[in-house]
Amino acid sequence: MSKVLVSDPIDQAGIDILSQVATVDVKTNLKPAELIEIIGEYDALMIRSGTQVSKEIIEAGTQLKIIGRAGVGVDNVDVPAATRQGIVVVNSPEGNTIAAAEHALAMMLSLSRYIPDANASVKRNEWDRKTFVGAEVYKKTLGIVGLGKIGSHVAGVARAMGMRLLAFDPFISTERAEQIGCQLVDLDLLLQQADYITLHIPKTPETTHLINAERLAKMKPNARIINCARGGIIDEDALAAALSEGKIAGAALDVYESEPLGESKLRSLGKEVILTPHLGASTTEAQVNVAIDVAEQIRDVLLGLAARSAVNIPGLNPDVLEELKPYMQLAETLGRLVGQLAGGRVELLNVRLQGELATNKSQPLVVAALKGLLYQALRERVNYVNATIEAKERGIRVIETRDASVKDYAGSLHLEATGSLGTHSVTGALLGDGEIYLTNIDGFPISVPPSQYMVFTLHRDMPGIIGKLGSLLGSFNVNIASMQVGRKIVRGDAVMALSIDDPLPDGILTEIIKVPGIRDAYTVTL
Ligand SMILES: NC(=O)C1=CN([C@@H]2O[C@H](COP(=O)(O)OP(=O)(O)OC[C@H]3O[C@@H](n4cnc5c(N)ncnc54)[C@H](O)[C@@H]3O)[C@@H](O)[C@H]2O)C=CC1
Ligand SMILES: O=C(O)C(=O)COP(=O)(O)O
Repeated sequence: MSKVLVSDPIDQAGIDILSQVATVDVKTNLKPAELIEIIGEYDALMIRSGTQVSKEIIEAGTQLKIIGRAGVGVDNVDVPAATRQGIVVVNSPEGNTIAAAEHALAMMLSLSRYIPDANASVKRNEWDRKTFVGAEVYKKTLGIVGLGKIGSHVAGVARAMGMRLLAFDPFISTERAEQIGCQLVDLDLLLQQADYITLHIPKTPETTHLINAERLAKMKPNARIINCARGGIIDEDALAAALSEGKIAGAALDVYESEPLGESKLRSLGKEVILTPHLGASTTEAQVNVAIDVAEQIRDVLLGLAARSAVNIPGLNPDVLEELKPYMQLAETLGRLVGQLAGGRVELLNVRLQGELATNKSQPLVVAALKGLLYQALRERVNYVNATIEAKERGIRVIETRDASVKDYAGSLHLEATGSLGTHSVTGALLGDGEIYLTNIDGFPISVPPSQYMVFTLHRDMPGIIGKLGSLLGSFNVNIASMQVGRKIVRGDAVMALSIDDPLPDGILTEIIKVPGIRDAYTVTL
């Protein structure tokens, strides 16, 4: 049975799903060294934002197939390291959208009316109505940085409260922004005009310290900023300085450069600052959603199925895969075959998607072909997650072309590999019953189903060759299961495809090449 480690608190609904297929250990608050020590036993790791999944932890996770983040942000996972190791990383892109958006809105209203400090004062037995005179959000301008799922929900609610909406998001269209009721502007204009600014962007190298001293200086003195996205998007020292110098009117933070928040100047500031301990996703509803969403994906991957929301294999979602499933095996088989025919180091792989495969949705077939090509070198270590990166690191260039006009079969796939030993090509298709057929080898038409052990020869089409090869193999006790010759012209060059029952014993290939008329021979294991 598989083993799953849950290293942050997740809802029981997730544990119940995981328990259907795995032994589940819940061990929270592990130190990095403790996690490194035990991670090698586990097939899957389920986390929230509390666990930093570093390269060292990933490298120690030799059995890991999947890391599931029960939430949105995967900035606490070294995704490139996981990808290189063939580990799929999944998240729950929508499970906590509403929770995070509502937290940001709650922060905005709390900042405007000083609710946290007013509440604390009453609890201290005070009755101070002068200190807590606030501001209305109605008719004020809200600047939303990042108009994705959370930002859009914030926009909808803020619009209903009568706010004017500006948004900065270089990756969405003006039309989309307008649909949500936002005017798309550049960041400078947003900073200059907004009364409230709320951040809803991922933490990336580009967004780290996006809000720095210089940008804080562009904000209005009565402006308030809210960060329920990620710590480090705002430079905390610069923010503390801007607040104490009165350059801006307030800030509400849910997330911090380092969590839990340690020594910080922000703690000593007054009612204009609200700090919550990363509570954006902490609602009962969101925790059930994300736990179920991610646990289901871990379960599926452990059962050998595809994940819905893999962040490191875009395009390989189950719906697309279901449609392509029969062709994925074809692509992988052809990749294995052409890789072995090319031998040596492959430098270029041309993948031509033909007939009905000539659509944009067929991109996973290229990944499957690469997986097949790299099998020779990497064996079980190569999978759909790391095939592309492994190919890139080996300097294999991939050219993908599409030709819808090829109509020999409903869909067919042509691979051509060029390496240090020359260029070879194979074409394959699925027949009506879904069986894989090789339809062309190095330009010669054939029609054979691939088998586990095969021999291919390039020879002169002349009488006697087949007999000689048959008796040579017979003399080494090699049993031929099927044989087919493909040629373009009579008595010209031809290829022969033989299926044999067992692997070709060592040394026989050189004997085959000595048969008069045979120019080259290859043995492959598929
Ligand atoms: N405080 C909490 O507990 C929670 C925090 N989050 C954080 O919120 C972030 C946003 O979540 P979603 O809205 O679900 O993600 P999303 O992917 O739907 O939206 C992110 C938006 O940011 C935009 N963006 C990316 N880089 C940008 C840049 N440099 N400048 C401006 N816009 C940029 C993207 O185009 C996209 O529209 C997450 O990455 C996560 O870090 C999410 C859930 C809970
Ligand atoms: O989903 C996210 O990105 C969050 O920040 C939520 O974090 P959490 O799962 O509550 O530790």
